[in-house]
Parts: sequence; structure tokens; C-alpha cells
Amino acid sequence: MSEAEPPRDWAAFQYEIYLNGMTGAVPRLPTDLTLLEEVTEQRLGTGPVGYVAGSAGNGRTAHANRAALDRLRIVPRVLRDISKRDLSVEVLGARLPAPFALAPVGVLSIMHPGAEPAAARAAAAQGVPFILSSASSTPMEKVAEAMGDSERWFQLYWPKDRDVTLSFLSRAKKCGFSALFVTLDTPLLAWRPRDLDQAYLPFLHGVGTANYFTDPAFQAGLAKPVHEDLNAAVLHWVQMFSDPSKTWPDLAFLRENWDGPIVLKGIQHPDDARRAADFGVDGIVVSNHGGRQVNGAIGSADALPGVVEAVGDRLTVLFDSGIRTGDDIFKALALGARAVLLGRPYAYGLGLDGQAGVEHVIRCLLAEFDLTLALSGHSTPGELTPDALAPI
Ligand SMILES: Cc1cc2nc3c(=O)[nH]c(=O)nc-3n(C[C@H](O)[C@H](O)[C@H](O)COP(=O)(O)O)c2cc1C
Ligand SMILES: O=C(O)C(=O)c1ccccc1
Repeated sequence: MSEAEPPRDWAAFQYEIYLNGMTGAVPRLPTDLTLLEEVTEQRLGTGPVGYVAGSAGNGRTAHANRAALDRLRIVPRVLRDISKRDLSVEVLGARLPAPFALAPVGVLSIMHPGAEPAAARAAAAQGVPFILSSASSTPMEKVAEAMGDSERWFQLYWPKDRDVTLSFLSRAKKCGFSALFVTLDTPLLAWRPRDLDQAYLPFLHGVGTANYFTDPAFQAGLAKPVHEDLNAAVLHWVQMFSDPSKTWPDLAFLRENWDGPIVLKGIQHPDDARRAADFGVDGIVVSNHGGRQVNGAIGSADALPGVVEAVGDRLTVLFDSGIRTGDDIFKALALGARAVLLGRPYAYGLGLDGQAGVEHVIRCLLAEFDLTLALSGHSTPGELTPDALAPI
């Protein structure tokens, strides 16, 4: 979106739905997005749904993410002119039409055959950025092709193999991914009972490994081509997918080899946020991976104020983990996040109705956010401060 473009009227989706209702049409999916998980559970297979909906351990962190947001309360203000609103924000040098992006979610083909290209097309159609996972089921070149020149960012699972890392960075650059999101909370896969009980892990069947299997540097480490020995390729992937021995000084390698913005994803502690700022990264995502990694961890929205206080004036603070409704976005922004990322709900939208389902999720969420903003007396995200919330 260029500066000259008028602000987008997100709340117009509300009128559109009622207007369509005059001909008897109702939305294909619920407009209360918290219902999507249950609908998806009913319609999709237990393996895929368990993988997406599941969390680490007995789900305490996923629960804490919701509890942290639910505990906050908005205090509405009245008699302020809220007739003209502009939800756009500047993030990593790009003007976004709303403080929102789709989070990197791996293996989307288990939800829908359209997989990442369908989700990316939905993001492009709505003008919001799409963050492509390293563990996508579609090679990054195909996803980029589906997006035209829409804003896209690449999420790096930082491989053990230096040449594969360099190859990913150069492919991503060539494909027009403008920022690099380095995920730091997944050096190992957590204890995930829903997947363990079903012995379900798509990667072991070569699903979610497309970026690796199509990569010349990855292929160079194989004795036979992937299609001739899938098991060997999968085993190679398992041992090079991540490097749990990495530490802060290793980040210099990424800085040297990526000339765009770098964002560290998975920060919860103010001291880690300070280290990120000292190192000079452009942003961080306050995230606990949607509660999928450390069971018993702090709710992400409970971690946010301390991180904002530590580094809010030094880099861009983004937020995810638990966002489900428009007021959740309001709360995260009031606590100091510049924008939020959305994970599971768009994966459910994709599973239920492909690209249209993802667009439905984006439009519902941002219409609800716009109305929440307006009805509590604000016209832009920049006006939100902790004052908009009841003291906690
Ligand atoms: C099925 C699934 C796969 C995910 N895959 C990735 C991934 O490949 N890379 C990554 O950085 N985060 C991944 N995440 C985490 C999301 O980017 C995001 O942090 C999280 O989903 C936010 O929480 P929410 O689902 O409550 O919105 C994944 C999350 C889910 C649910
Ligand atoms: O499932 C996840 O949360 C995830 O981020 C992931 C993606 C690919 C491989 C391993 C973990």
C-alpha cells in the first residue's frame, strides 16, 4: 500500500454481510472466529487437526495465552470523532493497511490442497503480509509466484548446514521476501501429546520439507535424489533441520548474509529483548509459538509489557500467541505491540474453505478490530496506550 492510497474501510465487511443477507446469503463460516477450531475438528481428520490445534504438554501455555488476554479489559471513551479511521501502520519499512500479518505456519497442505499458495493469495488479496515458513509444503518460489508483488516475509528455521542456510537466504531474496524472521523458540520440537498419541508427524512422510528437498545445497548432501530414496532424504532433513547449539554471537552470520530487516521470533524475556536490540536487529516477535513449545510458560501477553518497557523505543515489537478476536488485537497494541501475527485461526479458515476461508478470517478479525477501536473512542492504532485498558 503506497502512502497515497486512502485508508481501507475494514468495517465495511459488516455492511457487506448484512447486504448479502437481503438476498438470503449468509457467511459460509462463523464470524465468531473462536468457533473455527470446533468446526474444523468436526470436518477434518484427527491427525491434521490435532497437529494444528495441539500445544505443548497438557496445554497450560496455550491456556495462559488466552488467560493473559482475557484478563485485560478495555475502558471505552465517548464523544470523540471516530467517523474517519485509518488502521495503517509502518512495519519494517512497509506501510501495512492494518497492524496485522499472517504468522508462519508450516505444512499447510495437511489442512487443504491449496496449502501455502492459497493462504498467500488470500493475504495478497487483502493487502496484508504473508510470512512463509521454512517448513512450508510448497517451495518458496511457487508461493512467491502466487503473490504478485505483495508484501512477503520469510521465516527461517536456521539449519545446521551453513550452505543450506546461505541457499535459503539467497532464494528468499530472489523471491522478493523483504524481511527475515528468525525463529528462536524451536531448537527442538517440544513434547506434544496430541501428536505423540497418534504418532503423527507430517515431516517424516516428506510433507513440509519442500524448501529443503528442492534446495541444491540440501540435495548435495544426499547420496541419491529425493524421489529415489525418500527415507534417506527425511533422515538427512531431521539431522540438519535445526542446530540447538547456536548462541547469540552466531547471529552475526545472518546479519552478514541478509541485507534486509531481521526480526527475532520467540522472545519472552526483557533481557533477551535487550540482547536483540544491542545486536541491532530490526524487530522482535513477542511469542511463545502459540503455546506449542514450553509447557507451563508465561502467557505471551503477560510477557509483552516488560519487553516493551525494555526495548520498545529501540526496535519494532510485534506480538503473537493467542490472538482470536478484534479486541485481542486492541489489547496487544495498547500494551505496546506495533502489530500482531495470527496463527491457528487462518489455518482453520484454510482447512474449511481454502483461500476464501483465509480471506474470511482476515476480514472478520480486522472488521471487528476496527469496530472495537472506534467504539472505544479511537481512530488510529497509534493512539492506543495502556491507558485504554483498566489497570491490571
Ligand atoms: C500448525 C502450526 C505450525 C507452525 N509452524 C511454524 C513455523 O513453521 N515457523 C514458525 O516460526 N512458527 C510456526 N508456528 C507458530 C506460529 O508462527 C505462531 O507463533 C503461533 O501460531 C501464534 O499463536 P496462535 O496460533 O495462537 O495465533 C506454527 C504454529 C502452528 C499452529
Ligand atoms: O509445529 C510447529 O509449531 C512448528 O513450528 C514446526 C514446523 C516445522 C517443523 C517443526 C516444527
